[in-house]
Amino acid sequence: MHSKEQINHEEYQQTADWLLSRTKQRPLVAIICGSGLGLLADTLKAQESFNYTEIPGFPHSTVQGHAGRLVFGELKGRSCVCMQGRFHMYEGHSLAQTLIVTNAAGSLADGYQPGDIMIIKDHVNFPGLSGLSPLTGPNDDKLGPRFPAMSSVYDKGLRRLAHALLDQMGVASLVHEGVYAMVGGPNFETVAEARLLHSLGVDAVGMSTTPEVLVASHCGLRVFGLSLITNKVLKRYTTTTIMLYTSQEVLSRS
Ligand SMILES: O=P(O)(O)O[C@H]1O[C@H](CO)[C@@H](O)[C@H]1O
Ligand SMILES: Nc1nc2[nH]cnc2c(=O)[nH]1
Repeated sequence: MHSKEQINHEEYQQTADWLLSRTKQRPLVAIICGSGLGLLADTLKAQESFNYTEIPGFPHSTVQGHAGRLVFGELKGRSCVCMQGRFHMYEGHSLAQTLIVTNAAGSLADGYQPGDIMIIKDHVNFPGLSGLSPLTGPNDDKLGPRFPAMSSVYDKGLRRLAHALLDQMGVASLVHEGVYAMVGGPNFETVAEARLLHSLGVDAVGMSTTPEVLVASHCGLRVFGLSLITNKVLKRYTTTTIMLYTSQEVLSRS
């Protein structure tokens, strides 16, 4: 597994050169597919794919439901690259102008139901608040500033466009816009943690996304994010019914 704390500019370049020499595709959009959501990549036209294990300097996927492939291809006539498998902090760890990130998440907001979609408006990066940030370490000024602003990370225009498109598709009643929080995982939340997150204004919680978003935002990419609500996080102690959601359930719902 690739778990170096700091990857330098030359190493990024080596990975980029390897990919550039193996595909003629030059995507303007990158999509990170969350748990069980990698099927999107299979729908790309004119596919060219590379296993993470064959790409020099690239981390490897270790989680069930993450195939570990970088898939280039066309989506509705647009050249894209999909990551079929992302990297989580709990695993030990752009060519594009826009980063689209998706995840499976549990809901805290009262009106959300499993199967709903949350357009991410903002995030709480709990690992970052406790000093675990992908931007830690010497800053490479070629990529972005030492102290990047984070007050408008999720592009407003793309959020508006998503609402309009989802409206046109007739699914507006399933769509919310809210705040995603990343926790370290891999355990799901206790009831007390769920209540705390809810009281802090968090609408959905997961164990990913914010590190990629921070890196993308740091280097000036436009960011758009969607959470698929796979379960409600329990906010009440219950003795009558034991309600459990498992990672398997999250995968099958996503
Ligand atoms: O964030 P993604 O990878 O979509 O997956 C979510 O689902 C997994 C838990 O079932 C965790 O990895 C959580 O982060
Ligand atoms: N932390 C966390 N991650 C999830 N990913 C999918 N559902 C959940 C959840 O309820 N909690």
